[in-house]
Amino acid sequence: MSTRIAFLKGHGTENDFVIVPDPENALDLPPAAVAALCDRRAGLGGDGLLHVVRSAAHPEARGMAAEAEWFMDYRNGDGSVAEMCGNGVRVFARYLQHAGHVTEGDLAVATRGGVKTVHIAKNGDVTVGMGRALLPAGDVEVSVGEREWPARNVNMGNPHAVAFVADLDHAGDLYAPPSHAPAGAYPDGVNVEFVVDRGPRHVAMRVHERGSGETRSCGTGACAVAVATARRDGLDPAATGTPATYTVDVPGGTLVITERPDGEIEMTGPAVIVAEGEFDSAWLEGVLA
Ligand SMILES: N[C@@H](CCC[C@H](N)C(=O)O)C(=O)O
Repeated sequence: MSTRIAFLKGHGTENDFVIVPDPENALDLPPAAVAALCDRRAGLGGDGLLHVVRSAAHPEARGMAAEAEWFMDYRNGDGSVAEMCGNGVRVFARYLQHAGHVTEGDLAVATRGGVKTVHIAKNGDVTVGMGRALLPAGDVEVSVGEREWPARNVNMGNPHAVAFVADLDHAGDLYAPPSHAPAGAYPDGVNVEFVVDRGPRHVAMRVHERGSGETRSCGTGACAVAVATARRDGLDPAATGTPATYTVDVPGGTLVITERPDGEIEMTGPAVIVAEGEFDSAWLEGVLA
């Protein structure tokens, strides 16, 4: 028997998500189902999917239930699992507010990258405490076609390679993932950011996301870019005791990132619920058959 399954559509700087509320974790969402839902022609369409589950109801989040009532079970558009999604967690918080589960102010959200603190401001922007960046040692390089660039390896819970380029167009059409070297640098794949300067503490980026392709924004990517740019500029808040704030333009908008002297990184930007509706479980079963 077919049932109606609720979904919403939301975005943060045009990094867009299918949102599936499922508080008791009753839905089966294998990778193929996620990919079908995120398909832009035959499905609902999104860079990724936010499965909204109570932490106590999800085996990966039970240990965080005392700290955070809700778990962001994030999936990339191809159905793969990622540790963290910075825009996703801001849109996730906006959904919780929209659904009446929380009001503006602070809330904790469980993710595979740990518990994140999110602040829903009165002016509408959503800020997330992203934790600290790790900067693994060792040179990495990314390439697209004939062009190659040295890149900074930054881990924001998920892996990134940040390359400073002369022109964002040099990254090409980004239909295929950029190559990277050495081959073993990212055993689980990598998100690749291309960065140009726009002004003092102001950069612009494009991104090719692991599991989603080129997207119009990536929150963890923007944080990786802010940290890589700060180090390139000779700024290390932990050493100087002074926070470093960068404005990061992405194709879908602007994010503001601050790295504090304790290493904690905060990211602020818009998070929007666009629509809500229902799909028929029979459609999904048909796609998966
Ligand atoms: N768009 C996200 C990142 C999503 C996960 C990424 N594709 C990965 O596989 O690590 C963001 O806003 O951070």
